[in-house]
Amino acid sequence: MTDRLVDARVPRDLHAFIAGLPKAELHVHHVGSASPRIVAALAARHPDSKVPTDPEALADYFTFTDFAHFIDVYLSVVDLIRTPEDVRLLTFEVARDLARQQVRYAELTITPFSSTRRGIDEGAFMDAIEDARKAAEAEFGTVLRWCFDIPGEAGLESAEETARLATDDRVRPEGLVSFGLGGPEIGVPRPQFKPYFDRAIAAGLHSVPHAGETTGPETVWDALTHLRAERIGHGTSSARDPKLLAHLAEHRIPLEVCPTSNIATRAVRTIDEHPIKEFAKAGIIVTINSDDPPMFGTDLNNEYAVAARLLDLDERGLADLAKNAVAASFLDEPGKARIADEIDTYTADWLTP
Ligand SMILES: O=C(O)c1cccc(C(=O)CC[C@H]2O[C@@H](n3cnc4c(=O)[nH]cnc43)[C@H](O)[C@@H]2O)c1
Ligand SMILES: [Zn+2]
Repeated sequence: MTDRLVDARVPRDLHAFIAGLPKAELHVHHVGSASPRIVAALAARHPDSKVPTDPEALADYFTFTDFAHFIDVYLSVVDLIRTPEDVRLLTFEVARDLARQQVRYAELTITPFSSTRRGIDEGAFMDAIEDARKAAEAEFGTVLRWCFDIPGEAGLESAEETARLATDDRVRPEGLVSFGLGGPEIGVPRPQFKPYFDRAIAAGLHSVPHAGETTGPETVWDALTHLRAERIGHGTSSARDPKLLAHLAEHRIPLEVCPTSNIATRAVRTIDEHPIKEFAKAGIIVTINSDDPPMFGTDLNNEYAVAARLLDLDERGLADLAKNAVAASFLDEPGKARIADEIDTYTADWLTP
């Protein structure tokens, strides 16, 4: 935890508890996790890039006027990843940053279309992420799994390519567990992606589209109805529809809540206006996630601190949040039980005088 990320309104001992708490991260983007250290390493390989490497300048560069501006900046970082070695470096170093925060398990959202369309060979791309996944598990003990997402604004060509890469047994990577849909929502209706989600689901993948981040609750309904979503990425605008809140609670569809992201992209005006409390009150399974942490000046530990303040949680409440993420993950049952036990043991030890 860097001092920059210590919310002074959360007691120091709660920050310390969070820092050591074993956690699972269910909504974090591969390229969006490139820290200043990783950006600098990639920019050294590709000095023609327009992405600044100085941490101060990078913080300015990562200040967004709206969601569209965020996507423009995001794509400039995508342009830094040009070779399979870049992909491996990014993936392994992201795992290192997660492990430092005691993340035991992470589902990393990867957009293979953005890399293959920029000329990276698909087989070499899959080998790079898989090699990094195995090396990270061996070195840090952090288990990584992949969600391949369609960058919806790039059109149905990107959906076709993503579905092919996710379902063709000759290319799909062993660590792939889910299928998603990201990018802007405005002007990108969810129902058109149904055939691609049908194919991914038929191939055994879980459905985890973004929905209701920058558009209204009708997009969340569309994600549930047409894309058979098992979890919703963000789902922020669900708070505007009581029937939807009840549906999410009754059908135990978890929300992947990313509080700081919603402020950084200006989807929500201020952190105190974030609807996370309404989700919890409605009985929805809330999971806490970081989305694109360095781009939003946050990390997963800070997101737990934000949630502790907004939901008025103590150590046990935070441990329950961490266990929500483990239970909502696509890890196998023995793996889930192992991390849940670790959370319980850590919490009991912490609370023992
Ligand atoms: O790669 C391209 O060439 C390309 C062309 C047109 C459009 C796109 C995209 O829309 C890429 C969007 C990209 O953003 C990722 N992402 C990261 N954080 C978020 C988020 O909070 N909400 C939605 N999307 C997000 C997503 O994974 C896409 O890869 C690309
Ligand atoms: Zn996201």
